[in-house]
Amino acid sequence: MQKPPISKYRPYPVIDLPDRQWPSRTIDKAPTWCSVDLRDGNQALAIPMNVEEKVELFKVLVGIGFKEIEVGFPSASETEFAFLRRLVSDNLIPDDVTIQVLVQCREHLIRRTFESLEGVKRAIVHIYNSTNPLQRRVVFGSSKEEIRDIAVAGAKLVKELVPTLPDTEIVLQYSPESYSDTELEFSLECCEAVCDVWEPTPEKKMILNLPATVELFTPNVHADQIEWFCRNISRRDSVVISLHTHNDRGTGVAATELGLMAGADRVEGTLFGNGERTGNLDIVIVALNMYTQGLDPQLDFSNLNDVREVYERVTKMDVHPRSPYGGDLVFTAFSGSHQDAIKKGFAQMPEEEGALWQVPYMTIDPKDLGRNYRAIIRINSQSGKGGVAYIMEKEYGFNMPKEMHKELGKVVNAMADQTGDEITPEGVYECFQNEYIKVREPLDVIEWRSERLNDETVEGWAVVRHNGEEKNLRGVGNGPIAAFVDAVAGIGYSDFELLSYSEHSLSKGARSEAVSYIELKGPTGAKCFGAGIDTNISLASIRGVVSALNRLVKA
Ligand SMILES: CC(=O)SCCNC(=O)CCNC(=O)[C@H](O)C(C)(C)COP(=O)(O)OP(=O)(O)OC[C@H]1O[C@@H](n2cnc3c(N)ncnc32)[C@H](O)[C@@H]1OP(=O)(O)O
Ligand SMILES: CC(C)C(=O)C(=O)O
Repeated sequence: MQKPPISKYRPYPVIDLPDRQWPSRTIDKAPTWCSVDLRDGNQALAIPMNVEEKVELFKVLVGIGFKEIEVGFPSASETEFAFLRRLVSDNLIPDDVTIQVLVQCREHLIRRTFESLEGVKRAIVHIYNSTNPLQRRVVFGSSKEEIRDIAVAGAKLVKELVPTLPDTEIVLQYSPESYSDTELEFSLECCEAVCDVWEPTPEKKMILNLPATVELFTPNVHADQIEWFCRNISRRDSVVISLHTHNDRGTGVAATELGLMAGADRVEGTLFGNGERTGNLDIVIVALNMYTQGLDPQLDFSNLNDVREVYERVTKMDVHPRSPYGGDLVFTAFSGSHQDAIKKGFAQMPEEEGALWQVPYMTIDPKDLGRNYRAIIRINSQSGKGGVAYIMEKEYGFNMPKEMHKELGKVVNAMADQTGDEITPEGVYECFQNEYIKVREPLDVIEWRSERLNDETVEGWAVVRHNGEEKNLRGVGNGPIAAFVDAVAGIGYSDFELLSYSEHSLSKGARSEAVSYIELKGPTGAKCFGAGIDTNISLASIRGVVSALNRLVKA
């Protein structure tokens, strides 16, 4: 990098709009969305989609609810042309969906584009030319007037060709490409000139698309540019103002949102932000951002995983694990305090459908996107007891007493620390099994039988293995646990106190089993839990006592 003074780059000029209105506006309705996945997204792929892949993605876009879909650049290649013909021949364009085609302002390309539209009911013909000073100089070697005339010639030719498709309603869209980098007055001049040719009316509008072809500055400048244009275009009621942002500075979403506040009506973008360089605007994000504000985005992402599966397969692009809403890790907490808060948030969410979503760290209910809760909490050495308890509960159905969370949390944390790895839910369960269930030394219970003698007394008989030796024991108490405690006193386990006991059935798993949790206090004052599982509830509690005794001995 150049050391200061930096001469290689310069700041972009700010816009003089002291009475700008957009900062105090909010977004209160969904814009008209236009997917450009099949065009801008496609043109940025190393291996562009073939016809079958485009058909598959087109159907997904229709399913999401896009009413405007840029299907390609039909004059660019046989594949692009064939795809549009396929949409027509297989009658794949629903009546309420308008397809859009892009073309440069060049005669042979515009004519070819019209050929591709035969049989389409309604189409947006999108013409563009670069208008910014750099491209005027290095690409076109043309004056402003000559650049404006390219656009005018393109618009005239489109108008002239409209009668060749009498059954097709044609809407004109014009993009002063690189609007973001063009003098505002000059972009306006080109757009006004195209409007003069097309003569839009409030009943028959045309679309003026103002692309941030390359994102060059902060989103507020983009908003200023859009507000300035909306205020200055002469036929505001006859034109739809459209945004088309890219993401070179990583703020395409913000630029679009501020652009909507600045008065735009329409948004072009792609799923997961696929597109040239750093990508186009990610429509999933903007739409779901609206949804999280209680606004109907008019796009349905209730099966985001399915959308993503098709997207990744046909584009051969990956959705980044941290991509908002769609990424693998966006609903996952590894760290203890996040897990604790999420677990508590879930526990306190009212059950009724439509209850206000209030789970800490989660802006949206993953279920609204068809995503499950499985990966919300994942365990590594940054995790805490709450996360471990959550896994035990959600994955395996164990509602451990709160005081026990600490114990198991410590064991799992030590394992994660030692391995340096993530501990899968299976790993957490294995820890639980090893720590509580498979502890059969020095004491193990082989058989247990009890009988209630009267209201106050239960008698119990146990066959136990103690330090490898089998023993028959007998005890009495006011319940089975007390009888067992009395029985094991005979082999030296007398100096402990039963602090708590709880049990529940295990709904998950093939057999219907019960689990008991027993907390004991040993002679040194040390406390520890035990857990027992059995199909017989009474035996489950005895196993819980044995588990706690063995752990107390070990401690
Ligand atoms: C910002 C965007 O995303 S714009 C969309 C970009 N998408 C694509 O380019 C994908 C599809 N494009 C293609 O397949 C090809 O580029 C085609 C078929 C459109 C044109 O192919 P070719 O004519 O062989 O080549 P190429 O694109 O290099 O043409 C460049 C010429 O077009 C001119 N040109 C470029 N854009 C435009 C435009 N919008 N309007 C008029 N002329 C243009 C250039 O000035 C250049 O002119 P020159 O030959 O006099 O120097
Ligand atoms: C053709 C235009 C709209 C474009 O893709 C861009 O400027 O990025």
